[in-house]
Amino acid sequence: METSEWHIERRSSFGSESPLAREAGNVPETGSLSIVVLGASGDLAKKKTFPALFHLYLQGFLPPDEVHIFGYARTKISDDELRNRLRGYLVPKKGASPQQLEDVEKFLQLIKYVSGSYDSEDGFRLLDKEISEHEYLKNSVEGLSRRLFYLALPPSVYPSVCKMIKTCCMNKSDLGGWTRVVVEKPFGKDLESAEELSTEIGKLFEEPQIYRIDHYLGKELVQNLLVLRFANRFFLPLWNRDNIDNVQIVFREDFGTDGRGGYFDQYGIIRDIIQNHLLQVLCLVAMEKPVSLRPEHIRDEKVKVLESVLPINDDEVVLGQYEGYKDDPTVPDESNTPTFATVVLRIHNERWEGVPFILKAGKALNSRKAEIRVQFKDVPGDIFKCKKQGRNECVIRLQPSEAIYMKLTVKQPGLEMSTVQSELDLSYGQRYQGVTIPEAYERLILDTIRGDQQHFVRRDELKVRSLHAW
Ligand SMILES: NC(=O)C1=CN([C@@H]2O[C@H](COP(=O)(O)OP(=O)(O)OC[C@H]3O[C@@H](n4cnc5c(N)ncnc54)[C@H](OP(=O)(O)O)[C@@H]3O)[C@@H](O)[C@H]2O)C=CC1
Ligand SMILES: O=C1O[C@H](COP(=O)(O)O)[C@@H](O)[C@H](O)[C@H]1O
Repeated sequence: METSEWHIERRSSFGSESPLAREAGNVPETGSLSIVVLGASGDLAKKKTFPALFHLYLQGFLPPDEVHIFGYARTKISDDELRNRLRGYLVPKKGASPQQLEDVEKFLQLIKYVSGSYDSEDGFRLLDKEISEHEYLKNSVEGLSRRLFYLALPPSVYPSVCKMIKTCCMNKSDLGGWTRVVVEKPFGKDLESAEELSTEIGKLFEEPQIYRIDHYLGKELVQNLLVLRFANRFFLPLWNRDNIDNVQIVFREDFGTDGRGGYFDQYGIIRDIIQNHLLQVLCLVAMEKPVSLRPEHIRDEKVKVLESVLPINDDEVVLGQYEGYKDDPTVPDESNTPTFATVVLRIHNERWEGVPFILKAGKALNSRKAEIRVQFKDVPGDIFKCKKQGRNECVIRLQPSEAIYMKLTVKQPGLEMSTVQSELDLSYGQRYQGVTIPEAYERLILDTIRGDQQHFVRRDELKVRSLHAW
């Protein structure tokens, strides 16, 4: 998160009062809100979860008279020690103004830390007591009580943590409210473990209470895919096997395991990136138009795409491991876990038969980029002999520097009749100057508070994804 670029703004156009939010069935709520970050001592919590909460706070989405934030983990630290750990991730790196420093301090004062284990009731009873005290104070005005539990934890502890939440920490207000649980990826390792995890959590919570987060669904240009495809007449007739030659969905990172080798080695690049982030993107690129913007309608269409994906051919998979991967002391010396993979997926339906979807992901490469490249077929009966210059392409760059550009052939300006490839370029940095694009986690946490599951993974979606035996 670029902390040097924050600005305070109430985003009424993104708010739950907007027509799109109404269409998606969101109803604004008020009343006490307790946000509990479990695994508060960890990497994700400090780098993503707390900074996202801070940005929501700055924009007025977490009013201090309603909201309290609780960190929970086993590490024995005080409230102030947790605040000290987080401060460096909230204060702008390039120097902060007195106002910015004051904002950080006010936000940090909303955070309380509770230490306890993940599988015994003592810690969770204590947590519940702290939350209830907060609710008691806030409910003197409102009455509604909302509890959001964010599991920034390894999946191995999800079942016991969910059991503890269910036993000790559910919303108790008889005046209304809710309890919701956000779970991070990876949701298991294969079909069996994913189903086991889903079954265990499903016994404790109803599907509308469970938010399976895939942060790629919160990225600006991933959220733009539906608009781009279904609100533009240009694309409607072209987006199919008659016109598109292939689709490439690419993720590259210019750093390696970066201290997370222990986790990464158990999962590999396919489970870490392709099976979740890139498949979500594929679904949005390939799905049919949903009946409406209601989360269930969108997720129904995504599931249909996944159900139409054919088993992968072994000869359409390339795996690799970067040099130096095993130098990480948390990676076993004999590890053959892939850090790079290319996989070709084929969708067996009327729209996409014969069009390869090439998914590529790699860590420790020479640059950081995530993009979708839709390559069109050659123009039939080409009178300009311009084939050598390259095909039409629509590129959607998710990061860095969000952009959508179309590669087209035009006449080379001048006296001669020759052709050249050029671009229609919508670079967000230029077109939307001064607009801060929200971080994915920021947007998704706001969705969980609003009860909007559109950008979260549904249980059956997870099952079909896992079926592909990655
Ligand atoms: N870090 C990232 O960039 C991303 C992470 N994720 C997902 O988010 C979740 C959390 O990730 P991350 O923060 O990196 O993980 P960490 O390894 O930092 O773990 C988070 C916290 O969980 C506790 N913990 C760690 N290992 C165990 C264990 N074996 N048993 C019980 N508790 C444990 C520790 O807290 P304590 O000991 O104090 O209790 C730790 O501070 C994971 O599911 C991960 O896949 C998803 C996207 C990106
Ligand atoms: O989920 C994960 O994503 C990050 C990449 O996220 P991005 O938003 O920076 O593209 C990746 O580094 C990590 O390995 C993976 O677990």
